[in-house]
Amino acid sequence: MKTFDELFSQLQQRAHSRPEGSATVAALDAGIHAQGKKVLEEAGEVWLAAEHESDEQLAEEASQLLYRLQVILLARGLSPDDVYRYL
Ligand SMILES: N=c1c2ncn([C@@H]3O[C@H](COP(=O)(O)OP(=O)(O)OP(=O)(O)O)[C@@H](O)[C@H]3O)c2ncn1[C@@H]1O[C@H](COP(=O)(O)O)[C@@H](O)[C@H]1O
Repeated sequence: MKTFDELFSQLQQRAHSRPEGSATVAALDAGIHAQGKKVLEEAGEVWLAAEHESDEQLAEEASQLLYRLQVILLARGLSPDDVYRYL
């Protein structure tokens, strides 16, 4: 288990060291357009899970949306702190 900030630090390290097999490296290499589609896809899955699925499935879909949001922030050179100042 990890916090939002811990996950973001891990993704920054992946972007820096580019280990083979990293989902994050692949997602970053796919570009902003593909990353945006993933954000939308996962947001839709959160909606469907909230309306029709179990609490566990909703939590899992939410984790994937948070991951995809982190990837797109990282790709644009932003960090969670850039978001927190609006919360
Ligand atoms: N939390 C996640 C995470 N959530 C989702 N995903 C990716 O999203 C995929 C699931 O998304 P989809 O439902 O769209 O499935 P898919 O379309 O079959 O997958 P893709 O073809 O798009 O990869 C997973 O297979 C992962 O590739 C994640 N990939 C990585 N992380 C975490 O990110 C960190 C770094 O991971 P690596 O970059 O892989 O080392 C680790 O802590 C991981 O646990």
